Amino acid sequence: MYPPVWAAASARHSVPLERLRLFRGLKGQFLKEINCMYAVTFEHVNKRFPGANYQALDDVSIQIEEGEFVTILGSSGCGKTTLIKMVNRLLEVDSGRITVMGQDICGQDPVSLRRRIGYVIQQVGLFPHMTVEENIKVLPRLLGWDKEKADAGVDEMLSLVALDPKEFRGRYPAQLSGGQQQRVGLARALVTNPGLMLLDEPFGAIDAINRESLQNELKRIHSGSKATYLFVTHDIREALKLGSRVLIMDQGRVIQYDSPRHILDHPADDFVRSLLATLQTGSDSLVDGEGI
Ligand SMILES: Nc1ncnc2c1ncn2[C@@H]1O[C@H](COP(=O)(O)OP(=O)(O)OP(=O)(O)O)[C@@H](O)[C@H]1O
Repeated sequence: MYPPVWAAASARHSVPLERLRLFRGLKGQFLKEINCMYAVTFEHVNKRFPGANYQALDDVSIQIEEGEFVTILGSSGCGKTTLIKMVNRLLEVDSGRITVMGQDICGQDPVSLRRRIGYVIQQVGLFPHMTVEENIKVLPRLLGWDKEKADAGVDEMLSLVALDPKEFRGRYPAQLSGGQQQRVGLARALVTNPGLMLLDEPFGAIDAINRESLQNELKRIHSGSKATYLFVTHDIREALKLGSRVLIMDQGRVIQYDSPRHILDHPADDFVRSLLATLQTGSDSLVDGEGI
């Protein structure tokens, strides 16, 4: 039995309390729906390039939750680049639908869509006649940032990618190593703090030592943000090490989309098993955050 004063209070508030519970239930449901919002979805997406007798993408349907680091893995020509170039509309779907943050991208202006999505490629694509600072400021300028904010952004991003701003701000791309150029490419893509980053084999041309340190930097940067990353790679060790989820493709189709641990423990088919067979040893340490 409640003490009399509590019982009286409970009786007095019985109707409002019920309403409160109902409101809390609805609020919980609402929050759950917001939390489950997908950063990117593909719904039955198809793509065949003109003249080709095969599908570059064949009925691709996946849902990518906000904050995931998705690594996209598969043999050469399986459609990895095509898949991510469709997200920022560098390529258009033949049929199907892609949404970014809940919005169908086909109704959106491609230029403003691209300005909201970070894009990093293997060739880096820094402007050779611009300094590091000017390269990083390209998008902030287009977005109309004032000088103070853009200067602060340059310094913050260079520090984030482990380059000393004082030393590197004024250098030209030709005065940087391949690894340093890739770091500047990352800084340039990250400066506007995009909620979605597309990275197409960004470390493909970098030697093993620099590659490992860049992987570690990127993992750290991602874990300090709420952004969603889609990262294309040929390298299964890189895919398992970086991905919170790994998307495995073959001949334009999605074969498996799962956590690295689940892929290691439950490969979907012989193709995935054959990819895993290329790993020598130590695959467990990859997915437990112990590095390669
Ligand atoms: N612009 C294009 N015109 C015609 N065919 C294309 C074009 N772009 C890609 N393809 C073809 O579509 C298929 C998928 O290409 P995609 O670049 O997406 O593969 P990928 O998995 O990224 O390959 P890689 O790992 O070698 O970069 C390939 O067979 C490729 O030859």
